[in-house]
Amino acid sequence: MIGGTLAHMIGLKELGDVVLFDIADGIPQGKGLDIAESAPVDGFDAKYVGANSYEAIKGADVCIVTAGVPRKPGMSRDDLLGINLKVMEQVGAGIKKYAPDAFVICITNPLDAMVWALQQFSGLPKNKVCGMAGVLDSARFRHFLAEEFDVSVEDVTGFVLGGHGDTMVPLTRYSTVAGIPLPDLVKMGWTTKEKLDAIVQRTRDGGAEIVGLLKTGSAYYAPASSAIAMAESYLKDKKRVLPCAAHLNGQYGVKNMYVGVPTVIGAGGVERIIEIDLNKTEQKMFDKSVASVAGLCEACEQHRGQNGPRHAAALLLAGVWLLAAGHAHAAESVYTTLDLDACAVLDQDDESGGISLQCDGLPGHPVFASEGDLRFDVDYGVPNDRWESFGPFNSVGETVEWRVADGEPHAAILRFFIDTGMTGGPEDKGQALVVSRVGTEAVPGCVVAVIDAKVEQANGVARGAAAMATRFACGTDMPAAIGPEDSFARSFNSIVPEGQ
Ligand SMILES: NC(=O)C1=CN([C@@H]2O[C@H](COP(=O)(O)OP(=O)(O)OC[C@H]3O[C@@H](n4cnc5c(N)ncnc54)[C@H](O)[C@@H]3O)[C@@H](O)[C@H]2O)C=CC1
Ligand SMILES: CC(=O)C(=O)O
Repeated sequence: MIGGTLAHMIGLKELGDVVLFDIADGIPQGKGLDIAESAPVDGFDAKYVGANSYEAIKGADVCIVTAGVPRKPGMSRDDLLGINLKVMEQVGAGIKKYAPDAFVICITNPLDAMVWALQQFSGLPKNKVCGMAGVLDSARFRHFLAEEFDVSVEDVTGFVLGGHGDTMVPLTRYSTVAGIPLPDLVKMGWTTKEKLDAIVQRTRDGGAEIVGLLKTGSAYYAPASSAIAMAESYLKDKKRVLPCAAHLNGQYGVKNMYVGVPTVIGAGGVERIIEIDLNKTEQKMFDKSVASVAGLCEACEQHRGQNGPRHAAALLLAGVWLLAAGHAHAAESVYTTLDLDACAVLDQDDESGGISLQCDGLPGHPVFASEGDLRFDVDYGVPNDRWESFGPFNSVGETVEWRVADGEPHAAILRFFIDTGMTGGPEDKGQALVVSRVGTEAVPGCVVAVIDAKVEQANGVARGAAAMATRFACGTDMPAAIGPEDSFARSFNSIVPEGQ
């Protein structure tokens, strides 16, 4: 869908000749011929070639990658990631062989992970490979704002950071109408904070809204216009300031990942990454989004591990990590069993039934589990003074996943089972992955994030959050709750009980 729209727009804008490549025989040829036949009417000159062989893209200046599969009924997003990862492998190899000097714009979803994989597979310079999402997400934000204010879209700017997904970060402070920031417009009575919040959420859900309406596919006009703006800035060396999924190498505290940030696109590709100041709330939203992208990259690693040789997985993920406490380490998982019956009892209150246990974990890093009022609080390494658990009754799983870098565990992930309803039946059980920073005597740990197990790629998202653990200031930062608005993940409490 989107590939045909892109090819048509390139002609209308006379940006160059077009090769449409697809594995499906006849589709690129048919689309190309159809568009070429529109040229006399619209008055543009461009050559169109439809091809099923990568050789046809030889010497291309720009490659816009839309190859892949959109989600179909019965297919999970995980399936989509696995399938499209293989597609990126083929496309990356084709570009590497025939168009190694091209500027590559990836559109295929899940975007932030696919652009990263495409760069890995193609081996092209990181500033010559980027992903289209921010221009689209900002355009949606601008459209909704222009409607709210009843002004021209031309006078509205929108600023959206982060991954292309539910956790994207539309920044109201940096979005304006003719230079007037949105918070000022609230003060001026143009809108209300509640309405702005609703627009921010609608922007986050923008892709899903279109899928819900179309039912048979995803958006293509606005995504195509967005990718064309990026291609045009490159081809004409316009040096436009455009948000895109760009390779970060320390900027925004993120290393070796593709995340949506403002960039300058010119003849050199992504020539600059613009770093803006984020306040605490914005930084937290951005960190959460980065964790979600890291989770998707982790999921890619799992797929590569399952479907390809192990050393390929290592190569693929070799560079994905976050800058944690000034050190960049690739982490791996080590699993231990949590057997509550085998733990040593540290304290027991017969009246309330409360109990504190010390259980086996990794050498030198025990697990501390406390149960009170049918709710669990689990600490790692050393016990901390916080009570951290869900509002409803809950229990814990039997496997602790430790995230370990350079032999030292920095985070642990444990599945919780939560009573979400009143019947007490299995339908009332919710599951969440609770990610904790492993404590030391010097720096006690705490819960960093709570991920509703229903969240797409929940295990990967948890590992992404774990990668952030050492940047999490226990006692100051509050754990991120990742899940739907009505998720029990939001009932998680992290408090210091009175008297401590
Ligand atoms: N980043 C963004 O904002 C957006 C991303 N997308 C994503 O773009 C992708 C394409 O979307 P649509 O065009 O609507 O899907 P589509 O199904 O209409 O087109 C995808 C095309 O890819 C081809 N294809 C599949 N495997 C291939 C391979 N190995 N090599 C070459 N071609 C291959 C298919 O034959 C098909 O023609 C999807 O992953 C979608 O989620 C779409 C819109 C916006
Ligand atoms: C498909 C997609 O990613 C979007 O419309 O945002």
